[in-house]
Amino acid sequence: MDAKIVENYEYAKGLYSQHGIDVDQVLNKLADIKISLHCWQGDDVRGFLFRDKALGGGIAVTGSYPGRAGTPGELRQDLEKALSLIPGKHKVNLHAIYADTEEKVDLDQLEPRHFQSWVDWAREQGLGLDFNPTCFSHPKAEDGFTLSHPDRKIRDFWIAHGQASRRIAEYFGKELGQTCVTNFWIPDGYKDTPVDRLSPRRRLKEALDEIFREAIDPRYNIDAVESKLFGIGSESYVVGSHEFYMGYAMSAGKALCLDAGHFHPTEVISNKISSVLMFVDQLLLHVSRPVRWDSDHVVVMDDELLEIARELVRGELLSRTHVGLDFFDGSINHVAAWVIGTRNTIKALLRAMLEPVERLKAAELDKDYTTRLALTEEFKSYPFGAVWDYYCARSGVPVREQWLSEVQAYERDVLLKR
Ligand SMILES: C[C@H](O)[C@H](O)[C@@H](O)C(=O)CO
Ligand SMILES: [Mn+2]
Repeated sequence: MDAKIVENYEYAKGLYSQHGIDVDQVLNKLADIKISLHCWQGDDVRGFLFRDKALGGGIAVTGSYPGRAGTPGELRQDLEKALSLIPGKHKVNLHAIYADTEEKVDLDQLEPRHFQSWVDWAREQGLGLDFNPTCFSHPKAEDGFTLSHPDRKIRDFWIAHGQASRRIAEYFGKELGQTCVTNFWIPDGYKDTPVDRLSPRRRLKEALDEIFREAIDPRYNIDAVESKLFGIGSESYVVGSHEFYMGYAMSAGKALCLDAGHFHPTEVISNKISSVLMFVDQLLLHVSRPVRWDSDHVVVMDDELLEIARELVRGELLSRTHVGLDFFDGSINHVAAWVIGTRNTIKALLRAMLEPVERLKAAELDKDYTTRLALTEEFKSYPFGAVWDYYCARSGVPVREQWLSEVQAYERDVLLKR
């Protein structure tokens, strides 16, 4: 390792240790945290099952940066590249439309074998897999309703898809020896103010109950439910609102998914984590970045990211929280987007772990808000960057922006030749 990196690390370690922070221990803890990288950043949420179908569900990708993955093999190659530039061992999050099969199979007929290549690859790479049923970009979702659809036949199709998804997830968990988190995001909603808000919610609850009827060992799969305030075309009403899923997760024993972009513009998920985890056992985060709306920009080191990380660290809530990413930016290199967003998320956790939490809590309890503010502010310029550089070097991944030239070479040699 570069001597300067070690020297800087030792200097930083000395400063942190004056506040009782054991930096070596922090890095060991950090190495245990798995981030779930969402496969859909790699191809602008297109998937492989219905390639001619436009992106639906009220979400949108803008930008036409060249080189996006067009086959499962390309997507895996790109993920490998990204993962080689990110410290730690992580998970990959698949949507059902990313099945790797030559068969013409619809969503309600999907089986674990349609994902065998993903499982083999994940095992080879030492990765875990997470999963999502895909309730959008499909002819049976075109009128904006799936699991809450008034037509029983359409509902049954989506229920069968949900059930199939859980069996696939169970297979992932069994085969890979890591629990799969299956996240249910249902885009159903109305563009304009509905007359009847209640009936779709009743139908959605009943449909979810049917999907979850089959008991699955939580060692293999746990289910999460994700709310949303609005989408494109569902501006006035989303069936699966925050209150709906908070209630559902609590009463049905499911994990709750908080997506950073799914609330009012001034509402932040960092302030929800401690409340939610009082009443649900497990949390799934979709770390994202809303810019004026649920725009799914690449995660940057902003105040909210840091505050999310602090909540998890200060409350010792990481063991009950699954950290997933959810952004899709088609205007920049797709591999770079993963690298930037994931490195930032890990770096934010590191920064949060390098704070004198006990001292700050004690100051707060003593009503010594001056010390609380002074220390919080001073720690913003403590040399966490030196610790991060050392962690990257020790993990065998590029230090600082050195990863960028690797992505640029990959773009030239691989992505632009597609
Ligand atoms: C593709 C994902 O399932 C999707 O982004 C969902 O999680 C969401 O956040 C929709 O806005
Ligand atoms: Mn999400």
